[in-house]
Amino acid sequence: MATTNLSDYDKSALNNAKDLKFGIVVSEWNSSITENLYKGAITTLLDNGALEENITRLNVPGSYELIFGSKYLLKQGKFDAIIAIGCVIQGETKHFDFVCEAVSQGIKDLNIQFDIPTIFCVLTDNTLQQSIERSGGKHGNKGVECAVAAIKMATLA
Ligand SMILES: Nc1c(NC[C@H](O)[C@H](O)[C@H](O)CO)[nH]c(=O)[nH]c1=O
Ligand SMILES: CC(=O)[C@@H](O)COP(=O)(O)O
Repeated sequence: MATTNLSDYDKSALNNAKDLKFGIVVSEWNSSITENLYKGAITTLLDNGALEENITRLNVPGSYELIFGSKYLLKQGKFDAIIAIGCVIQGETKHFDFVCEAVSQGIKDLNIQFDIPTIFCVLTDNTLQQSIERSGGKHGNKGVECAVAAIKMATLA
């Protein structure tokens, strides 16, 4: 079943994020999409009590570099959750498959290697239109979904 609405969540079920620190790694590839994902994420974090001074942004060239960028922040040991934001869109070749596989496996590995959660906020779409629809369009904003996941994972106990 296709994505319904990525922006829907129950705010009453979330802990307040006022004491939490977040790192957000943002890919510069498809920046028109990743900037909208970032806006969705930071708006949701702030709406749930996070303080602007407790949110650190790090830009990386592409989604493949989200792994290294997330590890760079994780090793600082000062964040409660990391959100890795990217948008990979199918081109003419198999490169899409390799980038998507590498990023999903790499971020999975970070969640094993570190005790701080890294949230997979990466669109892996067939077309730009699909990405538009999932970054503030008819299917909502994956950045919202992932900010909610970050708050939940940062307050698991
Ligand atoms: N085609 C897309 C890329 N490709 C670039 C890679 O992510 C990487 O930066 C490069 O291979 C150098 O290591 N990245 C995206 O985020 N989205 C794409 O659609
Ligand atoms: C995901 C990619 O790397 C892809 O967009 C690059 O396009 P192409 O496969 O046409 O080289």
